[in-house]
Amino acid sequence: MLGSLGAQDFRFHLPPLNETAFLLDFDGTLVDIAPTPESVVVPNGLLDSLRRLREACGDALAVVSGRPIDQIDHFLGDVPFAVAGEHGVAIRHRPGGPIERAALPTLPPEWLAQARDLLATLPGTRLEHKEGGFVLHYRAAPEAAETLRKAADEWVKQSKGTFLLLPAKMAWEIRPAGIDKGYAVSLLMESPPFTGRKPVFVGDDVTDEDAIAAVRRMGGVGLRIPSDFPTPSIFRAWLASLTGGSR
Ligand SMILES: O=P(O)(O)OC[C@H]1O[C@H](O[C@H]2O[C@H](CO)[C@@H](O)[C@H](O)[C@H]2O)[C@H](O)[C@@H](O)[C@@H]1O
Repeated sequence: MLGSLGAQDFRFHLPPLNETAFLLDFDGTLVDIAPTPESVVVPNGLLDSLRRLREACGDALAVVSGRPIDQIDHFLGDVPFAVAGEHGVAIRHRPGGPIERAALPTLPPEWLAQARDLLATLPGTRLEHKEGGFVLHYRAAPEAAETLRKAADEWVKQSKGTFLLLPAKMAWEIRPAGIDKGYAVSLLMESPPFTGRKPVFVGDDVTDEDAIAAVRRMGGVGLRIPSDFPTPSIFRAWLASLTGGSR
């Protein structure tokens, strides 16, 4: 619920919905952060409000996530028109369409082996292997953060700029350089139904800043939780209010 805040408090000078493209982050934005990646809950009403939004904006609704596309499909089904996964490593421009994959540098297999060995000594940490890199999660073991950061920093330094280390929420992510959410948003905006519309991106994390910068360069609106919306719940209520719905 918006609580004491009304939808009018969050107008952000958006153009009419039929001239707007919405590009939305998933974790910490559309859904609340949860203890583990698989335990996130899609709140009641979210899918309906996204469906209404997609209809109102002529299908120009994309989810741009750090997760692989199949995970977004698992949580949101066919509700978004387009999905960018792994920060743009994989992009599906339309429902049922092919997944376009960026050319990736080879992830040194010894990094993964060393990461597995290290995490085995740090109870509560976990490894998430992605197509282009991997994530070291420490939400259940915050005391391991610095040990993991140092190890990841060493691996990334060896790659001489081919891979980057990014701080995520209670996690460190190793990703190929040059592929980020800004790249994903720019590619999505090149195809119908996104082209020619004003992009609105909303995210909550350091990795969303590339997308926020990209949409602003395109004359669009980049918004962030918590500076623009205090919580994902308030963001969802605002989203629902755009099409006159309530949660
Ligand atoms: O780009 P996003 O859609 O925001 O995805 C970012 C990362 O989200 C997931 O990890 C984060 O959310 C988990 C569930 O709330 C949480 O348990 C974890 O601590 C967070 O780091 C996902 O696992 C990553 O692959 C995404 O990159």
